[in-house]
Amino acid sequence: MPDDIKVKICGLTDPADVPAAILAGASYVGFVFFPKSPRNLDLEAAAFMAAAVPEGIIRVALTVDPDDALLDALTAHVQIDMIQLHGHETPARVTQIKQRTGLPVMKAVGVADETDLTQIDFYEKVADQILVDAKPPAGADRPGGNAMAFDWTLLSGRRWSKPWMLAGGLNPDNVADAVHQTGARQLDVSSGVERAPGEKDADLMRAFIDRARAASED
Ligand SMILES: O=C(O)c1ccccc1N[C@@H]1O[C@H](COP(=O)(O)O)[C@@H](O)[C@H]1O
Repeated sequence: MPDDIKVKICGLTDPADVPAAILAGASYVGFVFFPKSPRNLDLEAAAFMAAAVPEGIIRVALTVDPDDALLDALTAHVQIDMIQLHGHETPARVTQIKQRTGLPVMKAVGVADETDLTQIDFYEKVADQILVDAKPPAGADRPGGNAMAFDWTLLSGRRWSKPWMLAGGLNPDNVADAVHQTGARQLDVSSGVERAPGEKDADLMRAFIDRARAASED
């Protein structure tokens, strides 16, 4: 279905996660390149897993303020279709990264209150997609993947010129509310479909996507 809700399952760490995510109905799969994350992958593991992803499913490389060496290594060794930027990349750096890699870029924007949404106005001019995530708590080890949601009512009535995904603390129990409150047509989940940090759970992935689809049809 062309306007079916799309789900990104992020932070796959085990080769068995790939078929499990696909069978569950994922449209995107994410591989994390951030050493402080329990989902971090080396290039070899990521290349192996990315090669097993069927055509039509978008393989996303999640990076945080990547330098050119990492970008070059990623594009040389791993079959990826999109770069996710989850750090403090400026709009100018987003443009450079698009040009250097030749890949579409999804820029994450952290939201805690209404003022944070103004960032999206800058990034929607340069990024291909926007990822609207919870702003990490001060002192957090990582800028995302913290199982933390934000106030979804901040998004009500908001429209942007680029496709966007909702992220942050989503799980099978709250995904229906998230879809109803925000109208999101794309969702990104990591912690909420894990049995332990960095360990995806096939039943949780399936429950998440089934409930997201059901909610989008209400
Ligand atoms: O998942 C990680 O470890 C991670 C590390 C660094 C930056 C982002 C990360 N994850 C992304 O964060 C959001 C929300 O995740 P969660 O569902 O709340 O766990 C999502 O976009 C992940 O891709």
